[in-house]
Amino acid sequence: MSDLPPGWEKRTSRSNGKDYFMNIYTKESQWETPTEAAVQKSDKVTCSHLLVKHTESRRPQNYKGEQITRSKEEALQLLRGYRDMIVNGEAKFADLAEKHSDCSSARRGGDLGPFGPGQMQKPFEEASFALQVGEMSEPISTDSGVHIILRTA
Ligand SMILES: O=C(N[C@H](Cc1nc2ccccc2[nH]1)C(=O)O)c1cc2ccccc2s1
Repeated sequence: MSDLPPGWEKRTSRSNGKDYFMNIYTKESQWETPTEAAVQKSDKVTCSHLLVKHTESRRPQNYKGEQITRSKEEALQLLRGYRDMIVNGEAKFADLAEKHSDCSSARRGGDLGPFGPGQMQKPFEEASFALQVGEMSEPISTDSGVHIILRTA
C-alpha cells in the first residue's frame, strides 16, 4: 500500500466508484494521486446555503420542478424566519436547507463544496469570502433569489 504525502485522505467516489484524494485542510479534492504534502492555505472557501426563490428569480422554478409563486418580500420573511431558528438553536442549518432550499444543493444540506473567486455570482462570492469559518451571513440577494450562507471551511 503506497503511503500518501501528509495532509491527504483517499476517498471513493459515490458516482463512479473511482478513488479520489481530499486535501483535509482545504476540503478540495482531485483524481490524481498526490505526490506533495497537501497545502494548508487555499484561495477557496467551502459554504452551504439556503436559497429561497421568488417570482423575480432568474429561474422561478426549484430543483424539484415546482413553479415559484412567492414574492421577493415573502421570500425574505421566510428566510429571516429560518435564520432566527438557526440562531436560537431551534434548528440546524443543514436540516432547514435540506427541507426548504430551492437549490439542488438542498440534497446535500445546502453544501456547495469549495469554490474560488469568479465561480459564483458576485454578491454571493463577496458575502461568502467575508465570512469566518462557522459564521452565517445575513440574507443576501442574487439573480437566483435570496440566500443565507454558512461558511464551513
Ligand atoms: O446554481 C446552482 N443552483 C441553482 C440555484 C443557485 N443559485 C446560486 C447562486 C449562488 C450560489 C448558489 C446558487 N444556487 C438552481 O438550482 O437553480 C447550484 C447548485 C449546486 C449544487 C452543488 C454544488 C454547487 C451548486 S451551484
